[in-house]
Amino acid sequence: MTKKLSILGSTGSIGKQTLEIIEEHPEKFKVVGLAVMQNIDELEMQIQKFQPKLVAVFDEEKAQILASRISANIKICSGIEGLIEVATHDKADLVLNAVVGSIGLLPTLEAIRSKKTVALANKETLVAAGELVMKECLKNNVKILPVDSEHSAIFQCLNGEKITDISKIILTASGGPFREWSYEEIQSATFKEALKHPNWDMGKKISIDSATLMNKGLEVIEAKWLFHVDVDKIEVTIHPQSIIHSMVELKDFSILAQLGIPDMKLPIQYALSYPERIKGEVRRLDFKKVNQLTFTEPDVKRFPCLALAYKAIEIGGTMPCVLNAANEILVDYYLKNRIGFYDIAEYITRIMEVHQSFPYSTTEELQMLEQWVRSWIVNELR
Ligand SMILES: NC(=O)C1=CN([C@@H]2O[C@H](COP(=O)(O)OP(=O)(O)OC[C@H]3O[C@@H](n4cnc5c(N)ncnc54)[C@H](OP(=O)(O)O)[C@@H]3O)[C@@H](O)[C@H]2O)C=CC1
Ligand SMILES: CC(=O)[C@@H](O)[C@H](O)COP(=O)(O)O
Ligand SMILES: [Mn+2]
Repeated sequence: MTKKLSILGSTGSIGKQTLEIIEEHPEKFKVVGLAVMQNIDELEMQIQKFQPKLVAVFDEEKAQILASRISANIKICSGIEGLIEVATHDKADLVLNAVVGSIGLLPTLEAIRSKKTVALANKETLVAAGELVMKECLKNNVKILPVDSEHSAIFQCLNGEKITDISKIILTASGGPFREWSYEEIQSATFKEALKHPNWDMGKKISIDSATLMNKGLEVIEAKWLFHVDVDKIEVTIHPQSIIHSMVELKDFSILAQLGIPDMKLPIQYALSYPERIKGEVRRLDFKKVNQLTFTEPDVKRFPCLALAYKAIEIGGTMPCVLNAANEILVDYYLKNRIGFYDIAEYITRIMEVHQSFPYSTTEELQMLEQWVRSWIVNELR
């Protein structure tokens, strides 16, 4: 049977690779909805090729320009309502969420409430509101299929295992572009240097997160919610080759790992085809060409963001939402050359000292908090 898909963030790195997989398997997958922020030129080409029934452009002006360019029988919507409409399209069997940032939270929640399976790349959703999202999954008997490479690896390792048998999750981290740089060198690193990831070609925000190791911190929080594991059982190891995508140690101390060439096509494809496996244009790992697989402890002095993420989830409540919101804003400032590399960690440290975490129960509370984070940072950096 053909699976029908809505793709949020179709013009991004994950979104485009998803469409390439769909193009390879037209008998298996069909696109019914696409959502983007503002890139209507790319979206227009995607519309011609995939003929979705519904598209959303977050930016209202751009949505209007697109409307003047394309056929009237494709519905165009905008704003957060548009994103939600695509996420809940009645024909969609699977919603792939690959937008960047916590803007992905509401469409994820609404997709779950509409009983859609969600293939989740947008890790910020689980960092900001993991507890709420997992409760909705339970209530609606809905599955989240991880797209993030480490979480896909863990998901694949756990196939057939009991979650209660997990003794430890070992998340691998490449170490990013500054793995071997001194503190002083990193201090003056430009955003262009930070964008040069050694192993993966990704969007700007996640590339900076990988350079600060905040990406791994966000992934620790993501793993806690996806696999119902306490953070003290989640370990990070620096594995510069990015061949082992993560590991699980079970209670009998058997360690399971998933390996492959660093290529997001595999985890994306697995989330699309699950529970089946399909053969696609994924690069094959030749074992004989792997010279060495190395593992070292992360250095939280040079990469304080990792420790901040552990601290935020240990405090719990609204603290991870504050960490995430502050990080999103500060990464944007860094990309605009307005702050230095270590200012990201510095301002996150300070806002976490100011914020009194509380147990939240609604997305409105989190949205108000995000607004507070933004005004706090704007004020500090004035
Ligand atoms: N890239 C990767 O290899 C990996 C990414 N991830 C995660 O996946 C997510 C996406 O990452 P990536 O693909 O790299 O990011 P990109 O920056 O490449 O793409 C982001 C996409 O989201 C869209 N978007 C942003 N804001 C909105 C909005 N308000 N409404 C609708 N669409 C929006 C963008 O549209 P537009 O083009 O119009 O701006 C674009 O299509 C992130 O959460 C990231 O952490 C996880 C693992 C690996
Ligand atoms: C491809 C993927 O899943 C990214 O999240 C990747 O893990 C980033 O690399 P780092 O290990 O450097 O964070
Ligand atoms: Mn990852």
